[in-house]
Amino acid sequence: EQPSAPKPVAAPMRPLPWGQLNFLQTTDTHGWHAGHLQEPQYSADWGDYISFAERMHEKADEIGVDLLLIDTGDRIEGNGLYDGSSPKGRYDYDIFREQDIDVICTGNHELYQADAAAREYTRTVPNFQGKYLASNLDYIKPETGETIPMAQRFRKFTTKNQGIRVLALGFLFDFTGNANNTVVQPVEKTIEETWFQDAIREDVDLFLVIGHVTLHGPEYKALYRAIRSENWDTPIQFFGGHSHIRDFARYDSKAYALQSGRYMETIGWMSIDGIKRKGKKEDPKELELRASMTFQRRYIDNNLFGYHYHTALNESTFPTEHGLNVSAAIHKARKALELDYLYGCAPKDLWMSRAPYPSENSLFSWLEKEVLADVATNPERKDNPRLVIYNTGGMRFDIFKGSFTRDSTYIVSPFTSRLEYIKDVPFKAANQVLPLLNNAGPIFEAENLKTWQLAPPEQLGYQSDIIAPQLPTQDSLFAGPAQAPLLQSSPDLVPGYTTKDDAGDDGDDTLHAPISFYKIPNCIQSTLSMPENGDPETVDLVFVDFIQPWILTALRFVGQTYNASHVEPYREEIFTDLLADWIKENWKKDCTK
Ligand SMILES: O=c1ccn([C@@H]2O[C@H](COP(=O)(O)O)[C@@H](O)[C@H]2O)c(=O)[nH]1
Repeated sequence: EQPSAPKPVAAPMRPLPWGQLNFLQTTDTHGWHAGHLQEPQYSADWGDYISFAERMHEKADEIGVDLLLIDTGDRIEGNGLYDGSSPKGRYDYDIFREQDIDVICTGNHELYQADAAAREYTRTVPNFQGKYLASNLDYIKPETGETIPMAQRFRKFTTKNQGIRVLALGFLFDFTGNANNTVVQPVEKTIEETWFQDAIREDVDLFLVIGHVTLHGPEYKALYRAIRSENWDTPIQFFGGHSHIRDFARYDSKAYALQSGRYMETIGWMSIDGIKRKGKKEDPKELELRASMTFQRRYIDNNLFGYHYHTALNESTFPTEHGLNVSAAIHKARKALELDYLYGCAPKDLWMSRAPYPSENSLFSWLEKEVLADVATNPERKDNPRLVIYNTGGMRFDIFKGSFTRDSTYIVSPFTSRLEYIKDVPFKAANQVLPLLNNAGPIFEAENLKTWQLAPPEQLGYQSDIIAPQLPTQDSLFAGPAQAPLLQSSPDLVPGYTTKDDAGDDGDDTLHAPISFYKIPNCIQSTLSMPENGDPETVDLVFVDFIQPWILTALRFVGQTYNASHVEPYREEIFTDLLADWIKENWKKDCTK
């Protein structure tokens, strides 16, 4: 772990079930390869994860089973280790490549910006040569304009210890926001291609589908159907990502899917037993033992307490030299990038979804009332009434009371977005835009725009608010059956994930006290420089550039025929820099003293 990382807190644990074939999965790490430096339960870094994987490989070899490592994309954007350098990822790509990943694919974040997509092609694909799969993704070579597969479409291999024959595929969901040097083919179209149809007819013991794809979305449904239609009995293991949640799905008794959260908080564990090795002469005793198939999952909290527990090692026996070297490289990179440089001191916790919006502890209330109200001002038009709209997905993480560093800035706001505007929009029309963005999904569908894409991805995983029960008081512990649910949350448990999935509620490796999750709107709005009495005739409609397509569609719906040519820059600086300047100015206190 990093020298400044807080020590993990001991907690009740569930062990990892082992099978013939086992997996460790990362997804949506978004550059958090230094681990969480303000949260003890997620404080292990990429070097620790390397030690963990190496120790688990030793154990797998010892007991004669297999372990494969998976990463399902969105490795970049969201942390100073990637975003804080120029060019971005100057250190992060070299750190990431140190993990020995067996099957890896692309996320949407690798493709938003043309330079990031180019780095994916020139750095990550060669770093994981033969393991990087791009079943529905092409790259357009800048030198020739030629469209070529980003990486190989599939991989067929046999596992080291068990001799299980695997056919692996690697997908990205039907993403449309990619830069113009890549082509994402809709999954349904890829399924029709000859290479795919041939691949799913290969004689293998298991299909492995990895993807930056949510487990319950249309893409995996289609892939499951396609593979199952040709292979009625072959096990299929899916790994997904994108929505930042812990999730496990059962498609049928031999087809399951795992998704391991976000931001290096969670390492996914999957174990499969009872795989029939069609190409191998089986020992009848072993066959009998493994008569029925089992698919078991765990969500591992990324910290050293858990890593020691799962490997039965300790502080001195756990780390490998390789892991320690990578942790040292991360520390060196963080120093070179001055990520601990203090910008200010956050006066309180500000939550994305742990506090309701609006409220005193809502990050979005703070953004709306304090930050936008200040930074969304163009000196030349400062007296013009204006509505300023920001999509909640543009903010990526909570702010904890205390030190706010250069790193925190990228953690909260990693994107290179700017504020832009349309001048003199009739107020009556402009005033309808926010409610449409928040409530009128179907009107955007015709333009192939999805309003849920405006909100943080975590929102996809929750249908309604989850309000965590108050920790029990001594009195309530003895209050009888009506209090039964409360009895489950002991005051000693650390707050954290309490996942419910298709297999029940015993997936988390660490027993946690639950955390509240409040739904938030897709967008928020600051209303600035309004006349004291009555409504203005017109306003400047200011918004963050990412949401321009949605804004233009909403305006068209209310009868205003604006197009991209009417949109002008409102502030020159990227929003992240405006935010950093606001913090330096308004949260000046040094709380390290
Ligand atoms: O420039 C951007 C890019 C993305 N967003 C928001 O992020 C999500 C996608 O997040 P994932 O990590 O890929 O799940 C997108 O839907 C937007 O809400 C943004 O605001 N600005």
